Amino acid sequence: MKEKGLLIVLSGPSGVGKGTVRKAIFSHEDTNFEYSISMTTRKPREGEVDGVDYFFKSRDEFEALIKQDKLLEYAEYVGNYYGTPIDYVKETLNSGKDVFLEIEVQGAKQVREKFPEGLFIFLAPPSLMELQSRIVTRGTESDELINNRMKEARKEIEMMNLYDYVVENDQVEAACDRIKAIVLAEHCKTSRIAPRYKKMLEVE
Ligand SMILES: Nc1nc2c(ncn2[C@@H]2O[C@H](COP(=O)(O)OP(=O)(O)O)[C@@H](O)[C@H]2O)c(=O)[nH]1
Ligand SMILES: Nc1ncnc2c1ncn2[C@@H]1O[C@H](COP(=O)(O)OP(=O)(O)O)[C@@H](O)[C@H]1O
Repeated sequence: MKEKGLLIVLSGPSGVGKGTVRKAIFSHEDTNFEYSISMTTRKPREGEVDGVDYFFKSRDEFEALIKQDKLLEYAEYVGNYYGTPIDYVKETLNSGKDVFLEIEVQGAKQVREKFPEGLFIFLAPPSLMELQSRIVTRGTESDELINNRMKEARKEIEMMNLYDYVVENDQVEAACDRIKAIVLAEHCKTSRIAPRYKKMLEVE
């Protein structure tokens, strides 16, 4: 039977740099994870593309997906729904590829219940002041939304002990390297040959 891929979950408070770190990791040539694109009822931000950044859905559409059990997990976060399509995750893992989810804490808890063998990594800010400054600098949120996100962030940071590893996002590339090292170690721990080395063996 084909060996299943590893489910990698990256969470952390809004503004810590999850999206930035995720995009940096996926820009590396030696990255072999598949990114699971989430569904959301949030409106697209400028430059965001449907089917690339998210699958943008209406509330009715999203609630229908919940009823049809099409989501591995979902959560309501600052007034919008966010969720992970279950079929894509299962099919990709079954095909032997690693799947990478970038989701918030409530969703990660649900994934932990369904996939206890997953690898759960929490991305932490160097400080709360730095976190707020990153959200403000990004310039995508109103003052009210920033305050809501900072309140949420405190609660989320308290939940970091539910994760297998905490990675501090001080420098983007350093955070990427730590995450990749953790994934490689997990492959060894679970007696898998990491995709990067499988490829090497196929080629040489
Ligand atoms: N539970 C869950 N959270 C998600 C999912 N997709 C994204 N999120 C999280 O929802 C939160 C808000 O995302 P977004 O509105 O894109 O803002 P930003 O990531 O803070 O810039 C972030 O913590 C995301 O990681 C998902 O499928 N499920
Ligand atoms: N290591 C870092 N140092 C400084 N700024 C960062 C770092 N990582 C991300 N940022 C900046 O912080 C802001 C929030 O990052 P983003 O990836 O949107 O966070 P999240 O997806 O966690 O909400 C962006 O303006 C981004 O450029």
